[in-house]
Amino acid sequence: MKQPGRILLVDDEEDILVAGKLLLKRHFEDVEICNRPENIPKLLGDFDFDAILLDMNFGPGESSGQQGYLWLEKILSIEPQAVVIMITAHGGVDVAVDAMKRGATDFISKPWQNDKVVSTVSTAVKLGRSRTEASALRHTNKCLAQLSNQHAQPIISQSAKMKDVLSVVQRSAPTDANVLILGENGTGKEVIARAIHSQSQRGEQVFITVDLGAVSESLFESELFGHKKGAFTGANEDRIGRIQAAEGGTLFLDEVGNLPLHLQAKLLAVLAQREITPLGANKPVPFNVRIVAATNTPKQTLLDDNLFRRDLLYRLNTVEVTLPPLREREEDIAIIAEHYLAYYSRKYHKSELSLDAGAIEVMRRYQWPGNIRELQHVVERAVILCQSSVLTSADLQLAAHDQTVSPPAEKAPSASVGKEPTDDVGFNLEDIEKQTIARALKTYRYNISHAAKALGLTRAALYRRMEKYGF
Ligand SMILES: Nc1ncnc2c1ncn2[C@@H]1O[C@H](COP(=O)(O)OP(=O)(O)OP(=O)(O)O)[C@@H](O)[C@H]1O
Repeated sequence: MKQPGRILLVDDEEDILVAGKLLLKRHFEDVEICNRPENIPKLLGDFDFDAILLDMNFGPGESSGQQGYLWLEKILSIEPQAVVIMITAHGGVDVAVDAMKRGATDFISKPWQNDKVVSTVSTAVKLGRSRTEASALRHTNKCLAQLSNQHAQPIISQSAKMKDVLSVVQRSAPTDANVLILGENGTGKEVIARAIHSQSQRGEQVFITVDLGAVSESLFESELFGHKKGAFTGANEDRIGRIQAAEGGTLFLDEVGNLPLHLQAKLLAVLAQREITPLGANKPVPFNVRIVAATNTPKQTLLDDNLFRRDLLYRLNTVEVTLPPLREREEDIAIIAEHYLAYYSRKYHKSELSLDAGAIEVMRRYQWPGNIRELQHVVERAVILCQSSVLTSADLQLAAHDQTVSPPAEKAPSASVGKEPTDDVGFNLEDIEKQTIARALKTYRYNISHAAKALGLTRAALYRRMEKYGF
């Protein structure tokens, strides 16, 4: 059976070209020949060759190999990944070695032995194809990096507290230090993590997120470290983990505070050794990734040895950033609201909208348990439903919400949760679902992990429903 591969044979002797083509055609899918090296650039433009066989001497009496060097250089300048095998005159080993120093992959000497030619070209074709694959992979990675970096979102703020945060971000971003971002749900931890990445020297590389609150225990290792085909039932092919996928870039470990203790130990070992062993593999693979982690778990809880490993905390928090809740940065509320007002007016094709003084005042007084995410959704809902171009406090529908300040609950407050969902909404399943989600969010003070758990959903599934119902 013929081996896949396209080969170019360049020689000025017709006999060599004919014999070479006949021989190679029996073993490889596609063979082009060329008797004038001046045609090489055009051929390289027209075809992708897996291997090129290039004579060292062109013209009668030539034996210095100089022309071979020149054409080798030309080929590599056009196609730096090209795999070139030099064809030397009998005994011209010194010349061949010199050519290899200049970038040739191998050589065969004339008169050649058929077996030797076929095996040399076969090896060269494999090398050529793996170089092509590697460069395609590099290209894909670059595209992925560009895509993952497109998510950069604006950080709207004017409060003194956020100024301090942004100053720490600016100073720590260019270093490779691990950063731990603390803050309630919706305060902008992921936005800050992306800002650290984009301001770092890895900014052009990938930013990979792993939501440790959503990864099941059984999938933790496979998700982070990857696996080999057959490592467990259902592992039908090799798969790289998120750590390897983030190679050269930043890995964002979201909701790290939700990780059970035994998985914290595994994560710590990997971060300390800076190498992973995919499931089913027997060799560790080193990695070069910057770690940024985030959690809504209060610092106090992270310092409880029964809940979080102190050694892991110290590995993650070389630099620590705490995002203040929105209620503590009152100066930011109006400008963030204006930002989303403009954004959603464009999105929903509404004419220019504005907020009246009453609406701004109500927003200032509201406690925003869901922080910026909640503000964003409140503005989106108001834009969709408003009937005039000036939005009032009524359009925000905040009056029905709890206005009292209280710190975010770690656990659900017991009994006093409110009415049964069906009391107000009849039997419409969607309405019941919406109201139940609203109750869960309120009960757990917009702690998405706890609300999702109480609802029996993953965080991702809850986020999807929040989008759907405009929370
Ligand atoms: N400073 C800001 N200006 C404008 N929008 C912001 C700002 N900070 C965050 N946001 C927006 O608020 C929403 C929530 O932000 P983000 O997802 O970063 O929060 P988080 O703290 O990571 O949330 P969670 O803990 O639930 O994962 C996003 O839509 C984000 O774009």
